[in-house]
Amino acid sequence: MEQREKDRAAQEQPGEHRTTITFLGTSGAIPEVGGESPTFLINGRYLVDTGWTAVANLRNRGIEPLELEYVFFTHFHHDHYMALPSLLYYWLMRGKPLRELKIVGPAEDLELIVKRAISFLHPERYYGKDDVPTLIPLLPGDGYEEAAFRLETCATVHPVQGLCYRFMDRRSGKTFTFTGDTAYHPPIAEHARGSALLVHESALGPVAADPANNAYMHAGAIDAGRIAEAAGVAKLLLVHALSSRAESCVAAAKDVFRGEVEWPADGQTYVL
Ligand SMILES: Nc1ccn([C@@H]2O[C@H](COP(=O)(O)O)[C@@H](O)[C@H]2O)c(=O)n1
Repeated sequence: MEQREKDRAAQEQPGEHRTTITFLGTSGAIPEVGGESPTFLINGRYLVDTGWTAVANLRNRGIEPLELEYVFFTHFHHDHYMALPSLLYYWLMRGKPLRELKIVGPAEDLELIVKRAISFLHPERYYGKDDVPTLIPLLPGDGYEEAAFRLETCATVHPVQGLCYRFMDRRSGKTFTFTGDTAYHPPIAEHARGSALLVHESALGPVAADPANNAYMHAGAIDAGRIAEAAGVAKLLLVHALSSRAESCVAAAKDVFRGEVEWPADGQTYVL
């Protein structure tokens, strides 16, 4: 069954909508061969970061990129947004108005990055200049809501402005939280409290970060486990390193977190 059909099947059980999270990648900043930096799809409609190759990743899994309603950016480091121009290109080539794509992201960089992505596509020559995505810039602490979901954000700790999102699915009543890139930051535990699941980066591997030696401001799996334990979530999903580190990261997080810990496989879908 293609991914889109699986998502629909999960979401269309009689009388109940199920929240789905499908992972497209979990690699580090330079993806391993065949891999992708951390990106995932919520409910088959909301893409979290684009990675390098979102269009191909979605289509390879039978998911139509024209059906995206939102892209939520955690922050604007290249490994998290490089595929934005190709996603916009795909929409333009297929004749879908860009204004129908809503892009949520950190206020500090959102407009600049989207403008540059459009400028890279040379709209003066190929497309109408006025067709641009609908931007929803958020500052840490801001919220956003629409009929299907509610978002609450808090700050991450990284060299650029980043958002940790708490996503509440109004149709299922389920809540989960995802960090993007961040150093160990205890307020994230407060933000995630009561979530069914936490997605947390562990780019530094199966360790706790040394704050005096963490210039790129990332977390280790022990940091992620401590956040999950303090938040009291049921499950922790670790991302953002080579898959060869997955097993040791999961084991390290389990030493400090009593809930379930997994490293998602590319293409894996979690149903809340
Ligand atoms: N020499 C560098 C180092 C980093 N960057 C930017 O950071 C991103 C990777 O950092 P992570 O936080 O994901 O580890 C990379 O994609 C660049 O955006 C850089 O440009 N040059």
